[in-house]
Amino acid sequence: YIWPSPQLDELESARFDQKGSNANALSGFLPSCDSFVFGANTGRSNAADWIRTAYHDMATHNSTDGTGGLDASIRFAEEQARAENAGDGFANTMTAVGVQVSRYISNADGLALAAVMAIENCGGPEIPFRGGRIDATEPNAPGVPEPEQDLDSHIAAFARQGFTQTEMISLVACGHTFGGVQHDPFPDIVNVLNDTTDTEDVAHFDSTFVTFDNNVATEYISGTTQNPLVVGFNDTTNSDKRIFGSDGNITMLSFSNSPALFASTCADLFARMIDTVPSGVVLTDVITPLPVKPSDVVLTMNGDVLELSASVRLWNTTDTTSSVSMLWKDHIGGTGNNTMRFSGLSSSTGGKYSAAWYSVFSGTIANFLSLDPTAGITSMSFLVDGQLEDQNGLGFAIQDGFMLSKTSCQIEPFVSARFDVAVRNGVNATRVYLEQITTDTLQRVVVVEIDIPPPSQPVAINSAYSLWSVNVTNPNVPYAIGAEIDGIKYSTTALYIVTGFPSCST
Ligand code: HEM
Repeated sequence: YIWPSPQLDELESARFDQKGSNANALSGFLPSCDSFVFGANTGRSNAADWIRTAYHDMATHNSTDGTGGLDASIRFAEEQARAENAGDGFANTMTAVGVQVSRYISNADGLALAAVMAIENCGGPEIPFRGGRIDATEPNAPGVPEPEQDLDSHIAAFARQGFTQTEMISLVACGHTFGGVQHDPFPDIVNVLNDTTDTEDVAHFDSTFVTFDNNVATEYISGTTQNPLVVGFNDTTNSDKRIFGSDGNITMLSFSNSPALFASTCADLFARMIDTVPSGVVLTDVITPLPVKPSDVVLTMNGDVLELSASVRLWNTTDTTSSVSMLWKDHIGGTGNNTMRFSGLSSSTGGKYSAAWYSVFSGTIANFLSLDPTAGITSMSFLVDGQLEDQNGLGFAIQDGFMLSKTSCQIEPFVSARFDVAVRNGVNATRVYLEQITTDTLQRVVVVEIDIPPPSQPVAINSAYSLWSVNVTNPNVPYAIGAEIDGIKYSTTALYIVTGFPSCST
């Protein structure tokens, strides 16, 4: 895709900046594969909860009528209260997912991403990830398979979800390479274990329960498995035993013989699982990393100076010594350049990919350049070790028609504030507005537009820009700035917290 594209830019970052510099918010919940929100030695892991939650959310899908699917309906208390969703793993997961949710990333995309991150970062294969899932507004019809149901009901449940019997065997094995069954929600399957390293009494599906591997199959085939849904004391709830054995063990044998086949099969089925969405939802293409990606591009008007901060991410390198320059074009035929400096490394997909970050510097001051407002800036490109990176000649477009002015201030600290927006003279800005980022009662991020009235008398901030101002009385939410220019809506990627503004009286 072509940068900038606010939704794709953000999905791409969330998906590919997983560790290190600019790591996505969700990664804070996955410092290691055995980490668990409620503490160590519980026998549980966030990674396992995330994968199970994604499956249970999807498992309501009805491929005949197109209802249900991965739409984060599992976040509703009514779904979590169902017997088919026993345990607190769903609530945990949706709390973690919440940190990644934004105007561009739904709860459902966040949940899909959580599952992808858990699998990829804990030994599993790379999963093609798409965005664009839409959050359900109400619980879906029940339909998650339960261990005490018979094989025919499981085959029927997976068929309703869109999976064949072989795919059912495979997907269950792919999921049950993580985690296990806890005593508390399933006392009829697992006894109290009295193990200080497993305080929530989890009987694990395989011996490597925080990592993806084919041990779930090798241990099953070799007869050494301790899987509580295969060799549990209660045969009625031995659903993995019935499912795995339902084709005479052909599928499980193939997985036991080939870790590679297991991984590639799981990559395919996990991708289908997270892409199973209610009909009418249109997912994006598979998100692929931009080779050169501007990041944190922020314009701010500071009196007579247009301040520009920017970073760039160079994909697939750990080179901290590249020669990187940012080049830019302005409105009056001029150009500029700045030598960027290395600012950090990141990685994703379990360390499979790395990226190096470089940022603009002004003298010794990191992170912003001082530009002439009259010249402004129209586009950037980058010179990386002598190679021009300009999106095949398009450049990386920058919208300098509007930006925050540093004259913005707090009228009454922590109560009210004034936003001053610098609008470029001569630009066809039919509307300028604030975008208040809030959360509705259904935990969806919504953007409330607050129009900024055009000034009755132009208020010049400098020779090229005028101020449009509006007061806000809700200081506890972030704001972006939006404008409609030549009929196209633009938003700042920067979010502003008014309690950080200086006082208007000083
Ligand atoms: C007939 C189908 C299935 C049944 C009856 C079933 C049953 C169960 C049960 C009873 C648990 C224990 C939950 C707990 O104690 O917290 C569990 C855990 C889990 N299931 Fe399944 N499952 C099925 C299919 C799947 C599928 C298709 C996936 C994913 C692709 C999956 C992923 C998981 C994971 C990751 C856990 C571990 C959760 C944790 O340790 O916190 N399951 N499953």
